[in-house]
Amino acid sequence: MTDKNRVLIFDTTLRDGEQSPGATMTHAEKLEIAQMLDEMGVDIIEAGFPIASEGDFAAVSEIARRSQNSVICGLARAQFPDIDRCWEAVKFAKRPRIHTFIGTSPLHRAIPNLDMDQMAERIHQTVTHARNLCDNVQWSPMDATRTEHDYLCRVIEIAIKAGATTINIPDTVGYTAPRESADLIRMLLERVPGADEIVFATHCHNDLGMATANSLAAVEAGARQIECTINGLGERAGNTALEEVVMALKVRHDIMPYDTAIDTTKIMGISRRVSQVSGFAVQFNKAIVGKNAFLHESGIHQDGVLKNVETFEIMRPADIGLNEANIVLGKHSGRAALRSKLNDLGYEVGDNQLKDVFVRFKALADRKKEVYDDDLIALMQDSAANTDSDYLQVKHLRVVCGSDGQSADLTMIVGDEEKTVHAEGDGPVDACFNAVKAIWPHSAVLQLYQVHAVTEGTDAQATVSVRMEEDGRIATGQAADTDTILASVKAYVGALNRLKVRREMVGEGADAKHVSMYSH
Ligand SMILES: CC(=O)SCCNC(=O)CCNC(=O)[C@H](O)C(C)(C)COP(=O)(O)OP(=O)(O)OC[C@H]1O[C@@H](n2cnc3c(N)ncnc32)[C@H](O)[C@@H]1OP(=O)(O)O
Ligand SMILES: CC(C)C(=O)C(=O)O
Ligand SMILES: [Mg+2]
Repeated sequence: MTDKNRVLIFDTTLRDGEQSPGATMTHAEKLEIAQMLDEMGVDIIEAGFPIASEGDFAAVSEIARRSQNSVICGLARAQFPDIDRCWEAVKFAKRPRIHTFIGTSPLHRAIPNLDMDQMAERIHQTVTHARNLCDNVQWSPMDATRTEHDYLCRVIEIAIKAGATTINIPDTVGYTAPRESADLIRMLLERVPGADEIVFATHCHNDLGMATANSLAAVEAGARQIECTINGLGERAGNTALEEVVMALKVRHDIMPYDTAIDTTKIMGISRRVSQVSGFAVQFNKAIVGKNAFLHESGIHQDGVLKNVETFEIMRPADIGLNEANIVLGKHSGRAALRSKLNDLGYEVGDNQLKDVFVRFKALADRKKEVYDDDLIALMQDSAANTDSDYLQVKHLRVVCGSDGQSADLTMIVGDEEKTVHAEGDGPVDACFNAVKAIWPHSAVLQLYQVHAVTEGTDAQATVSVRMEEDGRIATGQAADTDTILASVKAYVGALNRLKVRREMVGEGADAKHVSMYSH
């Protein structure tokens, strides 16, 4: 490594990430993810644990064969058979690496029942063996952050002398804190002979939510390799998230002047793919890649962002390859955001119309969690179709339905008059239409009645279309509402309004043909 400020990104999504309970990926999925990692500029891909299973061996071998730029690494315990099997898999790579490890803390030394000297000897033998096979060897003292400093210095020196080219310092159980993480790397750089000739890596787990902070602190202290995973996948609470450390180094380059080779515009794509193949949904408020990470819902934020995006955004969505709108409309949105969104959808609204639409929009947003583009289009169509100046207007509707029968209590404005009726019917819609007939008797026949959901979810708006025929004249009506029955009545009444207008026009000598509520 020539540039002293260059930080290597070591991705272990396919090894530690796959250790997340339930995150197992298929062979084909692993190959696909490895290719994406290679293409986005990951320096080292830990592709698996070759001795763990035939499947892991096959995946690591195939990833090694297909690798283009990244170093391909496999994990091995401090045992010759593990190391041999690892080499058998990674040797196909243009740039192979063997990563061997053993737990060095008191708790972990007790597992294989080795005393300090026996373990030191095992480290010497296994790292030497690995180095005889491969000139790129990484060694990890597992649970380094809970290992006695003197012993840690001693075994790292042994590993370096045996040929390790990278020394990884795992915070295996996510126990360390940022200052401690930095102090540890500084201490090792000062005390271990030969430390300046190898790369120190940091491998943090997120048990206390400090993995990203710990990794960055280690880098500031001299570590030059960060081990991480896409979406922070990994054992228990996961590993350091690649997207977090990479974007932190990019956005705060002013205070952390370290560079990676990652093409950050590929972050969103790989995050989504890893989420799909692992079956691990990304939490909505996850830094960088969460669904809400770049969304603004409240009016004051939206107004600020529309005036100057930097008011509420420290990075651009495009920096991580996200090209979707950053404004989401909901109950906290204001007029500025609504107007901007309507403009995007092709609607030019004047101040008065905006006032009217805004009232309807807020009423809808109170009933729906999120107002999608299609909801707005339906709302605009509804506003165009059913206005306060219509002769017939639905004022109030109460429907009873269920196994004991269906009825509707409907109040409508008819001209200047308010009328209320109670009607029954064969189903709630029929009861409502009978109520309309009772208030506004007509001979028009319903020719078509169609309902469709505008967006997904049980709170979705329904758009209802009706077509009616009276004395050879045809009129259509359409309405949208989260209440399907109300939308049905409004569409029905809308068509009746059109027929009434049509009748009057014919009375004035106009030609009776097809009349629609909409010009389009
Ligand atoms: C912090 C980490 O992420 S470490 C990596 C963890 N990942 C995995 O374990 C996933 C893959 N693992 C596996 O598929 C299996 O555990 C295997 C194939 C590696 C081993 O399976 P088994 O032989 O049945 O052993 P088992 O899993 O029950 O126990 C682990 C053994 O490895 C030993 N061991 C654990 N780590 C090391 C090490 N770094 N070096 C040497 N031996 C080790 C343990 O002492 C234990 O040995 P024992 O069987 O003599 O008691
Ligand atoms: C194998 C090692 C590096 C590991 O994953 C850990 O200690 O967390
Ligand atoms: Mg780990």
